[in-house]
Amino acid sequence: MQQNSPRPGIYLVTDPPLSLATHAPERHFRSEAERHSAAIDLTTQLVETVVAAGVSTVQLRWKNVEARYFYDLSLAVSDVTAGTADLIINDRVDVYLAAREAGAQLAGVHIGQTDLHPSSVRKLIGQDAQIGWSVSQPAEIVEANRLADVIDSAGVGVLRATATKTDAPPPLGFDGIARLADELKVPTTAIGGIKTADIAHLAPSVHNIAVVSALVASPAPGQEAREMVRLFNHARQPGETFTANAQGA
Ligand SMILES: Cc1ncc(COP(=O)(O)OP(=O)(O)O)c(N)n1
Ligand SMILES: Cc1ncsc1CCOP(=O)(O)O
Ligand SMILES: [Mg+2]
Repeated sequence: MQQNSPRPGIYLVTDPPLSLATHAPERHFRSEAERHSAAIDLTTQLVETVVAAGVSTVQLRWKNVEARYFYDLSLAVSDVTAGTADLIINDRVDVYLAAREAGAQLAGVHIGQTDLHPSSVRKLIGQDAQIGWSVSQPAEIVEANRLADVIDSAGVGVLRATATKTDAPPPLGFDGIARLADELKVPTTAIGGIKTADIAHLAPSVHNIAVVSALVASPAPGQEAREMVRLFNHARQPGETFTANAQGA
């Protein structure tokens, strides 16, 4: 198995347009550059807040944006996660490589079934970076287990349908996620439609739990994140605590 262990705990996946829609719905922008710059600032503030509350992994996900803005976001967020939480880049291996070259502290990438294949990505990013791979059905579990020497974790979902990703695979429910996690040889990240009230139920069966809207669209993301981390830790073995840069196990 790959040796780049993902941190257990609560995992934020960003959505800069949703941050803007939530926190600056009325704001007028004179240009796309100005809109993107505001989205980067809001996302960086959100990451700082939730990492201070104990979120241990952050994935930068910004669909359909020009590479330059994604790169700028990576450098800005790296400044607030460095040495504290793992920072992962979604989809864009080119952005990962460029930001890493520029000094960003990045833990790795997350790729899906239609992104570059994990074996190609491993050759590009080297042995010391994490690769997370999305899986949602039995044939993909078989392939993920065959690639257990290449990938470091599997993103398994969705728990329930979500407006954040309308092209997501059919919902698996709690039992479906637990069954796939059990069959996987690599640590599982649960994702898709997950709310704070689901954390206690999911935590015993997976390695970490990823959320987008539950934190990005929350009016009080710090409090929400703190509660998620508390529920996650409570549901795990006594003595284990999983927060940013304070793994108890
Ligand atoms: C942790 C985690 N799991 C799954 C996904 C979904 O990835 P993918 O299937 O490539 O879809 P997009 O996120 O690219 O729309 C994820 N991002 N993170
Ligand atoms: C990126 C991603 N991959 C599968 S579902 C999803 C979005 C999850 O968003 P939310 O936590 O708001 O349901
Ligand atoms: Mg993808």
